[in-house]
Amino acid sequence: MGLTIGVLAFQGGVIEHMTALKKAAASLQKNVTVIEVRSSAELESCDAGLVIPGGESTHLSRAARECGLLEPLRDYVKAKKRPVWGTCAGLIMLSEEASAVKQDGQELIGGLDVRVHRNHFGRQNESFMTNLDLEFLRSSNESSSPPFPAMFIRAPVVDKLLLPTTKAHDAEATPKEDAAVEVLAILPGRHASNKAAAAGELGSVSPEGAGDIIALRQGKVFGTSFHPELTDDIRIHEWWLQQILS
Ligand SMILES: NC(=O)CC[C@H](N)C(=O)O
Repeated sequence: MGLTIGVLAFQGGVIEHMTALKKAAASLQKNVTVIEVRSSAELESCDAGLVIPGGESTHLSRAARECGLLEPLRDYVKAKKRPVWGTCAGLIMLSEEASAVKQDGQELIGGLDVRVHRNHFGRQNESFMTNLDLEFLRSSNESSSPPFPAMFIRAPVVDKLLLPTTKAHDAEATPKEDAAVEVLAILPGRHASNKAAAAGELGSVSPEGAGDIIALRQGKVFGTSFHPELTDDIRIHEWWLQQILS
């Protein structure tokens, strides 16, 4: 019997994530079934992991609440500690705190001990694509990896860590248990609205000029600010499958 991976299917890049996951599984010769998740029974069947796509986090939150899925999602991430990957709005949902939220606030799933800043780069028409050299995609003998085309659409960044951090690939700092946040990628040179850092707030990690955190992991919870499912490059999907299936 193969394993099952779900994609939360209220809105956003659901089909795109499912297609990329299937391609990645085929290229790794892994036997996985990829399903859409809209109910707690479907969520329960996802023994290997769940993807929460981008879209609009306020809508995702409301839809999850209305379908009675918010508590099961929290249980899946925090109590059962199953692997989860959130992209963009999905990253917002997986954060413990969010800033620049709507007046009435929004309910989050949590799991990542960070605060995200919503719509960090501005509006839809300020969306952009940039090439990233993602260290976590490199194999041990590579000093750089082929550029990854990263699409940022009303994207959030992590502007505050609520717990101490470790640096990815730093053996000394590798967390002994699932508690530490690992920063996996920083977008260089964009820092203007990082008020937490400018104010020298405890736990903030992007001092002026150091860039913004756009990919991170804490235990089995992985988040990216950008949208790997919207490009043809499936390396991050492959990497995630390798993490969760090994
Ligand atoms: N592309 C996206 O997922 C955008 C996220 C959106 N800014 C939100 O708050 O949910």
